Amino acid sequence: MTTETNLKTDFEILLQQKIDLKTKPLGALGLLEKIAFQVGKIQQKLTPKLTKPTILLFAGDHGIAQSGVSAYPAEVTYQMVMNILQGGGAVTVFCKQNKIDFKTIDAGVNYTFENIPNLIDAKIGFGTSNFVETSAMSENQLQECFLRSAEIVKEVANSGTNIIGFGEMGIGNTSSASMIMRNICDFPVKECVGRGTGLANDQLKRKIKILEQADKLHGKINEPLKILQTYGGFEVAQICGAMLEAHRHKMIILVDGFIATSAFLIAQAIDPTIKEAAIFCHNSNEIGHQKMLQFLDVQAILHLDMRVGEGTGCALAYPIIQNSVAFLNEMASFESSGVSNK
Ligand SMILES: O=C(O)c1ccc[n+]([C@@H]2O[C@H](COP(=O)([O-])O)[C@@H](O)[C@H]2O)c1
Ligand SMILES: Cc1cc2nc[nH]c2cc1C
Repeated sequence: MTTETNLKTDFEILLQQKIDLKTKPLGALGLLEKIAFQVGKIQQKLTPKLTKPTILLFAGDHGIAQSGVSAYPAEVTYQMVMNILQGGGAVTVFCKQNKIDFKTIDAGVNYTFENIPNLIDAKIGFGTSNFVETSAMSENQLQECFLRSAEIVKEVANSGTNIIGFGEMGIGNTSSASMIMRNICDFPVKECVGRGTGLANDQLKRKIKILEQADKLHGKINEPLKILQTYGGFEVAQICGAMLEAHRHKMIILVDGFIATSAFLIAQAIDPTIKEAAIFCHNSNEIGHQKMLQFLDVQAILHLDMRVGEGTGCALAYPIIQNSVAFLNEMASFESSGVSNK
């Protein structure tokens, strides 16, 4: 949710009136009112509808994982992809609970998946290069990331989805996200780095040192696409391209945790209007996430101390968004109910 106030159009004045005249003290549904307003505004409808909610999970491996920046080994990426495909991941359980369509995409996992019908193949490579030595990917690979994920989102849009969330799986990807944050927000590296999958204090110190080394090698980068190319990963780049494509289809965009928000940081640097379409689903326990949200001047729906990614925040926040739309569409007004409005 954005906290900015802009001049309202005639439609927006009507929409706000509809919210204000529901049978409740003025403003008493809090953030739900902001969500209802945002959804109505995106759809330009006083009676908006959410159709075929979908979460896309993009998976990829990271060269930087070889520098020992994660608490888990890189094989966990492909192992978790297999687990998620079998319905055993946190996000798959939450999607099932909340009746959300779910798809998994191989953006660049370091594994050859064979005969797996449910996995969408958008593989750019077997993991990115290690960004402490070189750029995570080439310019061509970055372009390919955008093309492949845009294609997937186009298909989802054509199938009738108007609300879409993006999750990720990739051992080492909090390092990518931290470096994206460092370059977009211009914070010192150490303020952008956290424990990821659960590093101990000494391991965290080491991770900060390694990322400071990468920062020295590449220097401060101002161009958003160059930041993405330098630090990756393939799944982060595909999410960024997917968000931009979803915005072109006027979808509601659900933003998940630290890594998904780093993809959003690049997307909004490319097209600032995307912020109007974005709902920030939760505030992750990863230390930099709160700062990212503050930088964007947005309010997250849930604060559950989660740090598992996968799009779990999107899946859990979706019912709140459904309820926001439901109150807008179904609650009585003071006039229709005969309740006195002051
Ligand atoms: O979404 C988040 O805020 C989040 C925060 C910390 C970790 N993760 C997940 O953990 C993995 C990355 O952590 P790491 O330590 O390997 O960089 C990756 O698979 C993410 O989905 C996710
Ligand atoms: C087990 C495990 C599950 C995950 N899901 C997303 N990131 C993850 C990282 C690990 C280590």
